[in-house]
Amino acid sequence: MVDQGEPGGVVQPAVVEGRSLAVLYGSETGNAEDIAVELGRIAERFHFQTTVDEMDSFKLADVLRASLVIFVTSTTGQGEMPRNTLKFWKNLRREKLNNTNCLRSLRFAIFGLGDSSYQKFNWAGRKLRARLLQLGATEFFRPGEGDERHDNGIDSIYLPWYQELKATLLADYPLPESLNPVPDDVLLPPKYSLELAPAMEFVLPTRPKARTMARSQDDVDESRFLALKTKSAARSHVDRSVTQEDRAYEHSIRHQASFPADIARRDAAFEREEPRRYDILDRDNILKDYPEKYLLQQQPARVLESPPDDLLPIPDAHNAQLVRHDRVTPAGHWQDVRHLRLHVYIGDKLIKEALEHSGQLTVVLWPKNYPEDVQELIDQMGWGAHADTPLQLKSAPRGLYVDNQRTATLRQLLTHNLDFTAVPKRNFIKDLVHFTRDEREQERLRELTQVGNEQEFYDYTCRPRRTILELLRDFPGVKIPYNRVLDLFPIIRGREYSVCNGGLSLRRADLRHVLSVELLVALVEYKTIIRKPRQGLCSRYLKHLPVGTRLTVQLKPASGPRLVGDLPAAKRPMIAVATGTGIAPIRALMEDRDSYRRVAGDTLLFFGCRNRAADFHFASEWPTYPNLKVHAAFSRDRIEPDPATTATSPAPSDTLAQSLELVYGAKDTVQYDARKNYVQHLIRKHADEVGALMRRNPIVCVCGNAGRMPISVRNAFLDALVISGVVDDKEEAEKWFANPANLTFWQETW
Ligand SMILES: Cc1cc2nc3c(=O)[nH]c(=O)nc-3n(C[C@H](O)[C@H](O)[C@H](O)COP(=O)(O)O)c2cc1C
Repeated sequence: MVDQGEPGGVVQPAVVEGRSLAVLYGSETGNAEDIAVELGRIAERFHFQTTVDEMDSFKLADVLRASLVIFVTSTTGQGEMPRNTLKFWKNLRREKLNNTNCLRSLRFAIFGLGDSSYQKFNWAGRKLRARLLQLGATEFFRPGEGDERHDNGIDSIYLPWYQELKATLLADYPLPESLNPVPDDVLLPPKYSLELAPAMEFVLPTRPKARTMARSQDDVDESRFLALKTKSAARSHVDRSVTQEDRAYEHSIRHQASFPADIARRDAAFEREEPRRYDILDRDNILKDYPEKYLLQQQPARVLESPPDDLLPIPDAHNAQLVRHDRVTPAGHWQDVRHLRLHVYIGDKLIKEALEHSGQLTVVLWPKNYPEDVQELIDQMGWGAHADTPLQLKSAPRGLYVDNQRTATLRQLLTHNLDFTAVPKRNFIKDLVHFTRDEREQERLRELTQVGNEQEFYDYTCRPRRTILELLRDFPGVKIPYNRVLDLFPIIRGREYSVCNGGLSLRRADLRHVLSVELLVALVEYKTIIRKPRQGLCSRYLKHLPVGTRLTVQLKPASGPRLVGDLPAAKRPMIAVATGTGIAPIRALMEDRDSYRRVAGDTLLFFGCRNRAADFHFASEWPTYPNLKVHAAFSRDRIEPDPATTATSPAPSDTLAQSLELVYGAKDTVQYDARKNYVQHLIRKHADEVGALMRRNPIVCVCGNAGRMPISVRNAFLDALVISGVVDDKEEAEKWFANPANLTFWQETW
C-alpha cells in the first residue's frame, strides 16, 4: 500500500476578512478554464477566499460580493461569447442596466483568448470588458489578449501577464503583516473529497469483457435492443419512463426483420469506390510542411480491449449507437480519416424536431481510456489495492459525470473521467514535487516549472506532446495519493465534431426516434521529435471503436449564422471554401440545400486537399448536385486536366497575371506563387465566378484548418473582388467584405 502522506506538507490558506477573489471563465474547449484554475490557485496562495467557476454559474449580485474578479474568456464562432457565458452575458446586456453605474463597486481584470486569424480577434473579451466599464466597473489590472497564432500559443502573452498580475496583487492588495503567501513548494489542501466507501458496502465490479472491432450484425442488433432496454441508466433531460411509443419502437426494431440488412445495404452504397491510386506516405512533403506531425511507420495492427461502453449521466445528452465506422483514406496514406455514423436516440418528439430545425449541428463525444493504459497507471502509482474499491465522492469538479446510481471506483474514474493522456500543465508538474521523495526528481520537476525556463517546459511537454502517463514513467519515484486524483488530473472533456450530413439523411423516415448523424474525423496521429507515435485521446478511442458501441452524446447547434433548414438561406448563392475534413459542415449544408432541390441557390465550392485519390472526400457525390461547381486544389498531385472538376492548371494565366496587376501593381504580381495549388490560388484564378456570386448577396463559408489558410483565403477573396470589378481597389474590398449587407460570412476553423 502506498504511503498517502505528502512529503512537502499541506497548508490551509488563512481566512482574511473582506479578502475574496472570483475567477469567472467562458470556455468552449477548456483553454480558458485551465487558465482560470491556475489564477484561482495563485489567489488562494495569496489568502483570498477564492471561487473559480464558469460565468453562467454566477449572478451579477454574486459578482459584486467578491472584492476582486478576474474574467477569463475565449472567443468562439465569429467573435461570439462561449456557450457557458451566454446567460451571464444576456443579463449584463439588459437595457435597463444602461446608465445605472450598477457595477461601480466591481474591481476586475480580464484575460481574453483568441486567434488572430479570425476577423474578430478576441472580441468576446473586448465586448465583455467594454460593457463592464460602461456599467461603472474599474479595472485593477491591464487586460491581456492571448493569441493562438503566437509561437508558444496563448502562453506567449499569458505568462508575462500572469507574472505581472501576481506582483500587482501583492503590491496593491497587501496581506496583513502576520501573514505571508503560501509558498509554491507547499501543497494546498485538496479541493475535492474522495474517500473509500465503508467496507461493508463493497461490491467489486467485474472487469470489462474484451471486445474487438469485428462484431457481427447480430451483436449490433442485440446491443441496439439492449441500449433501448437499459437507456434509463443514462440520466438526461430526455430520460423518462418508457412510454408506449418507445415500446412500439423497440418492437419495430425487434420484429422488422429487414431493418439491419436494409440499412447495411443502403449505408454501403456510398462507400463503394474505385480502387484508388495515392501518394504513399507523402513523406517528403510531410517532413517539409509539418516537421512535428509525421508518421514514419505504420503502427502494427493491434486488437485492443475496448473500454466498457457504460453510458455517462451527461446532462442534456442522448443515448447513441455507432452503426457504421469506415476508414476513408487508403491504408498507406499519412492521414487516417474516419467516416462514422451514429444513431442518436431521441425519444422526445419536440426535442427531436427542435434539433432537426436548429441549424448546423455538432456532436459532442466523450472519449474513454483503454483498460491497458488504466492498468499501467494503476501499477505505476501503486493504487492496485484500491483500484476496484467503491469510492465516496463528496464533491467533484465540474464536468465529472459519474452515475449516481452506482458507486464509482478509481478504475472507473480513470476509464471514463480522468484524462491522463493529456499533455501535462505547469500546475500538474509543480504539484508532483510533493509526491516524490527522490531529491533529483524534485529538482528536475522544479526546474521544469521555474520562471525563465518556459522554453524547456515547452520542449519537454508541448513540443513532443508528451502525455501525463509518459511523464509519470520518466519520474518513477512519483506516487500520487489516490485521494488527490480529482485535484490533479484534468477531466475528460467532450470533443465537438461537425455533423457532415443533413436533409433527408439526417431525419430518416424509417427511424422515427433516431437522428442519424455522420461525422468525418481526421485521427490525430503523428510522430514527434521523440520519435514515438502519438495519438490524441479521442483519436485513440475512435480508432478502435467497434460498430455497436453505445455512447452518450450531446447534439448542439453549431456556432454562427443559421444556414440550414431555412428556405430563404437555401435559395441564396453560396461560396464555400473547405480544406481536408473541413468539408464536413459544408457537405451537411449541401445535403440540406439539396432537400430544396429545385430552388437551391448556385454554389461554388473550393476544396483543398493533398491527393485526388486519397483525400478528395465525397468526390463521387458532388456531380449529383445541381447548381454546384467544384474547384479542387490537390496540393501534392501533379497537375493534370481534371474531368470531374473544373480545376485545371494552378499557374496564373496571362489574364490572371494582368488582373493581379490591378490589385498589387505590376511589380508585386510575383507575390502570387504560381507553383502552389491551394484553395486561395483557385479563388483568384476563378475571380470572375466569385465576383458574379458576390454581387448576389451570397453566403460565404470557410472551414478547415486554422493558421494561415483563413487569412490567405480572405486575402484571395479581396483580390477576387477587385479582379472581377465588384470594387476598385483593395481598401474598398476590405470594407465591402466586412459589410454584412453584402454577404453572410461563416468561418469554422480549428
Ligand atoms: C469554432 C471556433 C471559432 C473561433 N472564433 C474565434 C474568433 O472569432 N475570434 C478569435 O479571436 N478566436 C476565435 N477562436 C479561437 C479560440 O478563441 C481559441 O482557440 C481559444 O484558445 C479557445 O479557448 P477555449 O478552449 O477556452 O474555448 C475560435 C476557435 C474555434 C474552434
